[in-house]
Amino acid sequence: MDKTNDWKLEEERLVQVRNKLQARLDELEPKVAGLHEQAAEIRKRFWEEVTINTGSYTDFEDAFYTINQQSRVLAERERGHKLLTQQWKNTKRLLPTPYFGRFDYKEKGMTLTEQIYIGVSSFMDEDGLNFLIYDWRTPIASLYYDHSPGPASYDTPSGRIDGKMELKRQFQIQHGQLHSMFDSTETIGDELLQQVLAKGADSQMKSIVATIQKEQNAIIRDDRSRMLIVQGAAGSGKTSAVLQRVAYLLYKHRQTVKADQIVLFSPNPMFTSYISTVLPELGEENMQQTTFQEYLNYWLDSSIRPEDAFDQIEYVLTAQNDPGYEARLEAIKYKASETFLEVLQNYGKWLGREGMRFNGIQFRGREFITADRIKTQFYSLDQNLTLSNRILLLQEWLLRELVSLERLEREADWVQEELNYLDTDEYVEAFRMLHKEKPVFDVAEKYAARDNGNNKAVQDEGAFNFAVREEELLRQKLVKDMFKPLRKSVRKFQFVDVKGIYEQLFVDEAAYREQTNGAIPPQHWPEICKQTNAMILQNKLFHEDATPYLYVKEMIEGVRTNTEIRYVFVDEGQDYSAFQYEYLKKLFPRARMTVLGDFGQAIFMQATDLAASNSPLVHLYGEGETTLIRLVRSYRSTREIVEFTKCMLPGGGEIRPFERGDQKPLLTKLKDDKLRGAQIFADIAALKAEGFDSIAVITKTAAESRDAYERLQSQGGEGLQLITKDTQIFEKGIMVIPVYLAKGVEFDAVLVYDASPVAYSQEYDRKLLYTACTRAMHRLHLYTVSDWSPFVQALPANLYDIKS
Ligand SMILES: Nc1ncnc2c1ncn2[C@@H]1O[C@H](COP(=O)(O)OP(=O)(O)OP(=O)(O)O)[C@@H](O)[C@H]1O
Repeated sequence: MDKTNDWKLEEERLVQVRNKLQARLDELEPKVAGLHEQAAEIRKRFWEEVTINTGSYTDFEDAFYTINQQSRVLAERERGHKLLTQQWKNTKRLLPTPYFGRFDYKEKGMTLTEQIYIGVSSFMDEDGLNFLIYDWRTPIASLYYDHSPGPASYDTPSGRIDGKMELKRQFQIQHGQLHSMFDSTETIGDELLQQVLAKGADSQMKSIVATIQKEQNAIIRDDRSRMLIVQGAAGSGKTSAVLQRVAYLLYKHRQTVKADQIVLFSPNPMFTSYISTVLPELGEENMQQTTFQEYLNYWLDSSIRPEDAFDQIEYVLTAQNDPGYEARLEAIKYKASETFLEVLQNYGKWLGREGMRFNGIQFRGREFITADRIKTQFYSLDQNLTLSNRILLLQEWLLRELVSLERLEREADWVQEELNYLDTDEYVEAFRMLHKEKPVFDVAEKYAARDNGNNKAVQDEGAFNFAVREEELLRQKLVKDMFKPLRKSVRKFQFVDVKGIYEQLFVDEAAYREQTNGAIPPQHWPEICKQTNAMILQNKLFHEDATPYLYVKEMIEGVRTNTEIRYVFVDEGQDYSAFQYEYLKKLFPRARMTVLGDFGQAIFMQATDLAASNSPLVHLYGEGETTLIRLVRSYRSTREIVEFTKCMLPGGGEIRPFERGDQKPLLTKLKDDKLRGAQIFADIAALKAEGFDSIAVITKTAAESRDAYERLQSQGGEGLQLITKDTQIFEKGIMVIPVYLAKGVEFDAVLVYDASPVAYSQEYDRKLLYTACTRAMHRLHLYTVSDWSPFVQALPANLYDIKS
């Protein structure tokens, strides 16, 4: 059978399958529309069908059953509707591109070779037996990603199946037309990948189902590890793989796991918008997405505000001349470490014996329950109980104390005074309440009515009782209302002085050692103490203190957990501290965790090396439950850009470019800022003329971004966007962006605004520059108005061109 014949046969099959898809759509459409109307009609007539007659118990029962039955019918219809709608949507999605791959497979012991076509969802022939298309997530489809023609096995829930793959074919089908077709000998042939990768960047990430690579497939389908760690080079498809993994898990566990039981921690809100369309494109709902900052803001009480990670990094990048700079850097590293986590655990033990701090309970300027009394009560409780259990007992005690105090307070002078100021409405309310107090009032009233003025003494007595009772009630109500905030504050543990407890760790070295079982503080401790307390005094926390502070708070008040969540994903995982991981583990006790990141892009101070043998991530669930996968092939950038960037990193040698060639990175040196602005402006215009429409001017800091933006604006840079930490939506176009916000996203062309030693010379800057350059897919330009950064100077000259 020659090639042209193959093409013809595939074209014919495509037409047949599309016809069947169209027929199914025609069949489904009226049903879907009909069901929709029916459900709406039932909902509308719901109450018409139900007559509620409460005359007798049987009537009531009847009504109850009718309502129940009606809602069951409605629920059933809605379920059916949902199912049909899902089928309809899947069929509709398949119609333009029914499938992207095929392989022929002969199962061991069988005579027949089956043709398996793979698409974004399954589709069966009318007989309901024959799969015309297999969902890419079915067990058999894993053969497509894991094997090339030859012997090939796959796992199913009922065991391993062996056989032989006889042919493997990739298609490009768009709008129902077959555009190209490759028979491949490789796992996933390079041709199709070449074509996909040659395309331009978009404002939204794309799904990669048609070209998932074998090593990515292992990430997507891993279903055993409690902790799956993916250390992958820039552009190696970590985020892509993880999004397909979510789709896979939702498919495989569709009976038990829903999208809202999966949560993804992303680096910033803009990134959330960037990846938001991948899952819907695959026919799945988006998982929950959040940032760690959102989580911190939510759980820290409103009396203390944490600085965000971006302000922290801005300080690190720009405040070198600040006298407290060295100390702050030391503090950032220390407070993110596992050592500090142990320190706090020991501090917790110390607090169990002494040193707890409480806030006394004040009422109308009086100390009702002093802090000392609370402390004495706390330390009188069984010392074998955990801190948080003792705090719960203390809370109960305080609430009881408040009940007694409230009773006593009713007789206080101020209550009488307040009563005099009450307005009539409140008296009327008290009167109403008295009416409700059936036994007392009924008797009094009936008594009064019976006598009907004949027995004056009795009536007077009734009226007198009523007035006394009314006043009593008003006193009760008044004091109760005043005590409400007290009770609320006790319920919210405001009697615990968490600020003071955290603060007292940062007094001096001697106290620190005593409180933490002899921990040795880091260098610059006095300055670190001063800085930390100065922030707390203003009711603020440094970013590096936020998680430890929350840790201490929860050690005392009890840990919050969310047992609904089954899978937690952490993207840009190198930017989280050991502390934060400990946190996530506690917060989601029933979840499996997938952490993906790249230590080469660890630009925040609290970074964690995901792949190191002593990585805190491995300790989290233990080696037995942890799997580490490394991705070393970079798909985003051209070969020239990968060769250039990988040389910046020590150990970058293992990164392998995908064979896609273009121009080498271009270095341009200019005399001054003005000329640089003009050059960048001209380069953007040239890139646009070449058809690149996603271009980023990347700077080191936010301040530099603002400067660059203003300069380019003054050159007439229309449509230029300035991206800040508050930007929520990622829009395709031309933008100026600080490097730490460009994490995770990509552009057709990247222009590094200032690649001089002023911007990038410290060891720490190396990863920043690397991160900036690796955002580029097709073109990379670097500029300077002085010298080149040592990290550029160290690169072999054959890796770049110089603009003459
Ligand atoms: N198997 C694949 N098929 C097609 N494209 C792919 C594949 N894997 C990755 N890509 C593409 O490579 C680019 C980089 O992928 P992605 O952003 O997922 O990488 P990453 O490892 O998360 O990168 P970084 O760490 O630099 O943010 C994207 O454009 C993605 O579509």
